[in-house]
Amino acid sequence: MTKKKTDNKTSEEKFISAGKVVTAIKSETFHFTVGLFCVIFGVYMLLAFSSFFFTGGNDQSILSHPNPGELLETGNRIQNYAGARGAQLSQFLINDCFGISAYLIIVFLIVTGMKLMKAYDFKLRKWFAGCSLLMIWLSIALGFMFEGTFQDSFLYPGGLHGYNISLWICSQIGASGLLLGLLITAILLGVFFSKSTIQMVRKLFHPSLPKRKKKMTDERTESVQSEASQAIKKERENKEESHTIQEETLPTTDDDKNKYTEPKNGNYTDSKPNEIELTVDEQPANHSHTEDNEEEENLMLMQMEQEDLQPNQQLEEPSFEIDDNHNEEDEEYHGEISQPYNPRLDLEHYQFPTLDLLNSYGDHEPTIDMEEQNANKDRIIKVLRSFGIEISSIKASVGPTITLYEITPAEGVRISKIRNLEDDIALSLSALGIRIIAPIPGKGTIGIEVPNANPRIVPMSSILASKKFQETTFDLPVALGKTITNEVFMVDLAKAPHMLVAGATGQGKSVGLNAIVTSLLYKKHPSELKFVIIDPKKVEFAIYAPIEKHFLAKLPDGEDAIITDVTKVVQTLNSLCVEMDTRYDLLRKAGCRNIKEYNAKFINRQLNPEKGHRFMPYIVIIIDEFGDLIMTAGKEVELPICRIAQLARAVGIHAIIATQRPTTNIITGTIKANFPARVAFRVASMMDSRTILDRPGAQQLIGKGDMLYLQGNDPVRVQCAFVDTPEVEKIANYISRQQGYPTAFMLPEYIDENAESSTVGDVDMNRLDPLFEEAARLIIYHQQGSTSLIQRKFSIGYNRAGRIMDQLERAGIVGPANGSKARDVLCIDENDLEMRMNNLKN
Ligand SMILES: Nc1ncnc2c1ncn2[C@@H]1O[C@H](COP(=O)(O)OP(=O)(O)OP(=O)(O)O)[C@@H](O)[C@H]1O
Repeated sequence: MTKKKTDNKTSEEKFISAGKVVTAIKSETFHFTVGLFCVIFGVYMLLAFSSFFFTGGNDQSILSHPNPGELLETGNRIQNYAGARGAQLSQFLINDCFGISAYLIIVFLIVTGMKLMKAYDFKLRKWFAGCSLLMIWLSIALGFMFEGTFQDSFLYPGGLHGYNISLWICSQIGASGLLLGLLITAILLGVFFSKSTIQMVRKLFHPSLPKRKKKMTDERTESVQSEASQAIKKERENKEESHTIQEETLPTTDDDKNKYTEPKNGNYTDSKPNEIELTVDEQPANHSHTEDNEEEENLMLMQMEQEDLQPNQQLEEPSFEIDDNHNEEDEEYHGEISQPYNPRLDLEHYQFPTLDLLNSYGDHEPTIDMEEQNANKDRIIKVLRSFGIEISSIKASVGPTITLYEITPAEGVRISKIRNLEDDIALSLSALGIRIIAPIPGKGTIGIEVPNANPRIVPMSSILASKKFQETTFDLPVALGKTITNEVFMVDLAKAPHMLVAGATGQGKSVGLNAIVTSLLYKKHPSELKFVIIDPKKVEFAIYAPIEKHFLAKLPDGEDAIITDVTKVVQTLNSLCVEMDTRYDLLRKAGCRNIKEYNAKFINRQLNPEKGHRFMPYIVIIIDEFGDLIMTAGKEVELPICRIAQLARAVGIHAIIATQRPTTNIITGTIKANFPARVAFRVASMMDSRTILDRPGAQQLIGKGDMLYLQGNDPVRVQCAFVDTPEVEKIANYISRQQGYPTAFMLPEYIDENAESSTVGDVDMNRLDPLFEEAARLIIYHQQGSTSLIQRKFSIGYNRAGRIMDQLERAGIVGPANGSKARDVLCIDENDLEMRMNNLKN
């Protein structure tokens, strides 16, 4: 028996260590190192080959008859710049094998290296086939052409391979046969590299053919396009349907959640509940569960990496519709109009963070300590019995930090009796963190949650690698952790739509916020999501500063993208309100109800960017220490927050506010009414718990990421995923090392109406946009005050162009907005502008 166990263990260990090796081989560092080696070796071969042309003659005599051990000596007479080995390599690959075409080996080596280093995305199989075929063809062709010079020179242009093969073919089908063969294979090679070769050959035979063919092809393309667009339409409808179904099945009440967690309904085998029936004397089968998880996580790692290699795969959507109301300026779109707009195009090589940036925190898989479980069971039975409550069965679900004992009372025992004894039972079980749920919603059973003796960390990596996270269709997927039944717990922030996070200091709030940001960073491209981070404590969120040009939004004159100053907070929140209003305006003009519909229309080029339309990224506002802000700025902060919380959902602006002071003067009624999703970490008192969740419970949590998530009726107990600051730093650095936008996402300028009025000429020269003067010249040159003109000519976003136009208005260069028409230009020429600029400067 023991031997069998040991055998099992060793095979399990072997399996795990094999998995680790596989993961290491798949790791990015490994790929990068091998890639770099390939490139460097390619350069070395290039040096050797090139030097071979000048030094090959001399080296050949030494290489063919070296004195014993000569090549190993430091003072050998080899002249090749790449030394004796370089000379040998060149002699072998060029003269003995493929001739000059051996250079293609170097090409393939460098291409492979670039691909492994993820510098370029080449299709290796095609490159391999192309390089090999071309090398063989060239070698034979050169061998045939230079057959006569073979004996007279040290260099065999086609190599021995080319010489011998061409000689053999000639002996079989003659020189003319070989020539024809080379011609045919050249054409086939041409077709392999580019399909247009077929057209060229056809043209050779029949010069008038191409036009007819083109017409036919056009017709076919048209029908294929219409078929494709119909298919896409259909797919979209299907997607919408499945989305609605998903929405319906998304757990909102515990009742729903129970349905959701039923293994027969759940597709997610990695989140199989870890339940044991304690009345039946059975051993837990967690061993295979662990293996399943391991295997699936490895699979997920592989999938993630494959996705990483093709980051823009899902963007290849072909259909578009043309808007009827294009104006004359639309001519500029002809180049790209056949393609849907691709919001990721600016940063098309962006690579999503990889899972190896996160720690795995050792053995985090749930294991069951039967001794502990039986002791708890006995204690529960004893305590309940002492209150005169008999039970018929107990079922335990072992979570990462908590075990839920689901008790079915014996016949005749009333649940209300247990509910009345709740406090006494808790006192008798007297462990910190006991929570009684009587009854478990939708069931006739009672739940007792008891902390595990050995709580396990839920690493963020395990959550992000889970199938549930990987396959999510949520717009803003936030992976919070694992439930008591070991399911990955995720919410869609786009539906939440605003979240309140509270908990006493040191209970896991910051880790929770980092988990939220991290899960979004792993799923969203910089073009699709921007964060506004407000951090009055000044230290917690500084780690996100490096991703400013990828993921952060800030005020036009804001120096730091992480906002720490209270006056800036007020300005930023008001600016977000302006952004929200602008977005609503755009949605109204586009006839869309929400950001999703709007962006879909924009991608299909149904909205004209020249009319101010633009792709809208989601904006997630994170406010840490909300209590401090309310204390210092009060209504000034609360009002814009409430406006955003009431209205911003449809336009893709979502707020997450966190506080360690869950008191009613901070979490006011209005805030509570507008933040339906609440996360409570451990709090000091029942009062605090009531303030956050409208019910007790959070005071009984055990800390360290143990939390209650409430959205709707009943809170769910979740162990928050753990992501440490160094891990977040690694992710931020990984992102920041990649190409970003020129600046952070610029929020609209907010002009405080209570501050000095902004009359004409009232422009702060220190805060002018750097493009102000150039934009002014452009407007004067065209005598057309059009924001889209500025936007187009300087390739800047609508927000910034709009801001420049406001500044131009205040400087008296253009008149006020004129509906959808261009503004009047009040400056006649450059001299006039010069005068105005001088006036402004003085
Ligand atoms: N999900 C978690 N899993 C395991 N340990 C955790 C988790 N969350 C927090 N901890 C532990 O608790 C400590 C404090 O967490 P954290 O810094 O998030 O608390 P906090 O509530 O933000 O505190 P403060 O309000 O003072 O910033 C962490 O350093 C970590 O050791």
